[in-house]
Amino acid sequence: MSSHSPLIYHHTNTIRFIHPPNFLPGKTIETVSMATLSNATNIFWQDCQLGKPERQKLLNQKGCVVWITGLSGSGKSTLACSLSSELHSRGKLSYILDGDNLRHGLNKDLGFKAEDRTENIRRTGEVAKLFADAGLICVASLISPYRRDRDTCRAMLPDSNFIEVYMNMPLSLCEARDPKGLYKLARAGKIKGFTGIDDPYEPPLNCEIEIKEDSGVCPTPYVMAGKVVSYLEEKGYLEC
Ligand SMILES: Nc1ncnc2c1ncn2[C@@H]1O[C@H](COP(=O)(O)OS(=O)(=O)O)[C@@H](OP(=O)(O)O)[C@H]1O
Ligand SMILES: Nc1ncnc2c1ncn2[C@@H]1O[C@H](COP(=O)(O)OP(=O)(O)O)[C@@H](O)[C@H]1O
Repeated sequence: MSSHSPLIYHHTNTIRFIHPPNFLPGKTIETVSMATLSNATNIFWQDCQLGKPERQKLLNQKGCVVWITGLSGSGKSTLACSLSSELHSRGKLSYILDGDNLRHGLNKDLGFKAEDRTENIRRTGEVAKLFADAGLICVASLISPYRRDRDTCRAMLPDSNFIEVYMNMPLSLCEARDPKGLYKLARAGKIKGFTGIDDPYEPPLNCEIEIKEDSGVCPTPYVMAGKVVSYLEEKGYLEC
């Protein structure tokens, strides 16, 4: 077997595999449940000489994923747009994966029950990983309520290229904003399983960035974006 072939074999209820692009000789990764197993056999990783380093050099930035999580109405999309604009003005290429928008296409077959949300996050994580591999700063903005699902996405990325941003806004603020009227419907029992009302949200335990109110005041979109940009700058993502 060549060093570029994925080595996949079953091991009780988990698989072990050696798989590019994080490939290191002898590196073995334990993965999660059977649900993540591929149904396809006889598949091989196809490599190309032109890789992420060359694309990053071209763009003078480092590909990564900025993953924004929080309740509906917490300001995820607002931050994503503001961040993307700020990066654009600095000549940095980003792309937003917004939960609401993805549910109009790629994830249109998914609802809001737990396994659908998990699949929604898994697919988005895979797409985000591709964008990061393309050299872009991928901004994913989804409620992503379950810690384990977010951690699974983090584990998909090499090094520490997953930057988790927690929109730590009180439910009362999100509910008062209610731009789509969904909290009102959820309180009236017209939407079942609404995050924060009758469906859980698990806050991150170790996120890279937390956005929260300061003395009861929410930072402006510009300030929120500035916090993320400063982080990216400090960690060297905005140069190559
Ligand atoms: N039951 C329920 N719970 C939460 N949210 C709901 C629900 N039904 C519809 N919506 C709308 O869907 C948007 C969230 O989609 P996501 O893909 O980000 O959700 S998740 O990550 O899979 O939990 C969310 O958008 P945001 O308000 O931007 O978060 C809502 O507009
Ligand atoms: N920093 C902020 N300051 C004031 N209003 C905000 C801020 N962030 C978001 N909003 C407002 O709150 C509402 C919800 O924001 P949105 O970005 O759509 O949240 P989410 O994507 O998490 O559902 C919108 O009406 C938006 O204009």
